[in-house]
Amino acid sequence: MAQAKPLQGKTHQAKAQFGYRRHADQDRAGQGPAEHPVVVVGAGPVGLSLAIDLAQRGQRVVLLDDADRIGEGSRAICFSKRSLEYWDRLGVGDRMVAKGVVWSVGRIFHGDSLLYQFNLLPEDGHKRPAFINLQQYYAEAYLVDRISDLPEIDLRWRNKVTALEQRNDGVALTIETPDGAYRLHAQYVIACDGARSSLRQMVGAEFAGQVFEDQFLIADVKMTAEFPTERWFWFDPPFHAGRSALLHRQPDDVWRIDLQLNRYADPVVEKKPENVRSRIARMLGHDKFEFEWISLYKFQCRRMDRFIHGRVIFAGDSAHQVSPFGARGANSGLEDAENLSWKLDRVLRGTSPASLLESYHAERSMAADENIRESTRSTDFMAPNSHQEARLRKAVLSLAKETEFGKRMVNGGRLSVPCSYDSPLSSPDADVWGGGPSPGCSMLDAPVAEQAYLTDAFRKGGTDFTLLSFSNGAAIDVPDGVKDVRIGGEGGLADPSGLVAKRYDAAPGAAYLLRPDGYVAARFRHPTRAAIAAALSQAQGLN
Ligand SMILES: O=C(O)CCc1cccc(O)c1
Repeated sequence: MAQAKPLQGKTHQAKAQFGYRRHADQDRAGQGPAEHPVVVVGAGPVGLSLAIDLAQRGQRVVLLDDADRIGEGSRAICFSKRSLEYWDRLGVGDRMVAKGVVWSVGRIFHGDSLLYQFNLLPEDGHKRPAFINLQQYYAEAYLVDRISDLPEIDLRWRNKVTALEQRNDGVALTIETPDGAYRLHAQYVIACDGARSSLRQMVGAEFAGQVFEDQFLIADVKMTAEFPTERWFWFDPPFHAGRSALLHRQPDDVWRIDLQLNRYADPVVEKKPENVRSRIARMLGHDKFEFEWISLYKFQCRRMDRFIHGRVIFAGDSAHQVSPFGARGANSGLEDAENLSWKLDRVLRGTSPASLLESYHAERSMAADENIRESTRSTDFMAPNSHQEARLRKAVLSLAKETEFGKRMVNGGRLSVPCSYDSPLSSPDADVWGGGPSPGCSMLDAPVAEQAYLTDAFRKGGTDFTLLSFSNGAAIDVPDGVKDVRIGGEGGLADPSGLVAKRYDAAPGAAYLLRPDGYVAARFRHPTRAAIAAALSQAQGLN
């Protein structure tokens, strides 16, 4: 594994650099290209996480990146509870949370007054917080470190895919390196190569959606400040009249500031540090800060029509893009990775048919549509497209001063939560439930002991299909290969606060069948072996 060399942290500079290494696959004269089960293209948070997940499932992965560094400017900063739970399963959650700043409260201001505040996780009894803020370069560095524990992953820097050719049984790739080009074959290629994905172009895929004309200035500034660790969002603040602004704290006294600019602003002028400085000084009331990163964006909300093109599968920004408001970009990419990994593992092992991968497209394109819908609504509310939309917004902001329903209509970004799937892998409820996660929803966390949580029990020994059961004293016949997590009864886990039963609306005897990505496949008030087996085969794509 190449050792990371830390670089100086200046504006627009990378945080760690890795060495290019020649690989034996480049020296196969006369033998034909090397064959690999999976090639992941792109060592950003999504590609790195997917590679780790596949490796933990025992798959060999080649991970290619055209750069030799991470952290070319910070991008994603807000990582959701669901992403942290995923990173727990990949063995990096503690490190992310230890470095990140934890938050759950947001405040929305109009002018100079507070309109309302919200708490994204008001209840106790969860291992992970609603969100942490962490610079993307830290997240990537911790994932790269984790990869050094996993010999299954062969991470190759400065390996740029320049051509691909679909075959019946896989994909042939041409890869450019500092030593020249070489070829390799993969059964599956996973494109995690970001919004400007060159693999997307190589498969000739459409990428349709909406481009927003307003521009946003994004800056990471280093300063000591007393703002609380909360998300602050302003409509029409005194320091930036007629536009919106967003403030987030990050580790190391770095603050992310997003300022909406008008659509006619000249990007070259706006990006000049002296101009950014005066805007931010107006916001903060002082100019005692240093820049770590400055960028100017126009946002797009769009997705590929299909996430699967032959043997090339797209995940993260290569497949779908949203505006940053709502923190749905990186978090949904990580959900893509978790959704795809267990399915691809089963297909490669031959324990599920290749058609199981279709459910990746079905589920994750549904999630992309939801994210695009939410993100478009937020962006339209922040930057109205017409005189009528602007009048509506003015009326809503005025109503919000006085009424609860007005507050609910204000849209300063709805933050990422896991999508619920209307999925071919789910078995519909046959019993009556008054609550709890229904089939197609993500599992919920709850304490099972002092400092131990259901999500810990779920991941212990590797994430696989799991039967979460609530003991009534009778033994449940758990199918082969399904992990058993039992609440109550002899040898079972405790439910000290009663929150497991409450959150799952479970009486003794009930059971939930969880997929390896922590989604509910089916649930039963009175499980039978036959019903569990049928739901399991449905969820494994065997029906
Ligand atoms: O708080 C939000 O809605 C998202 C914050 C965010 C995420 C990624 C980039 C960025 O500039 C802001």
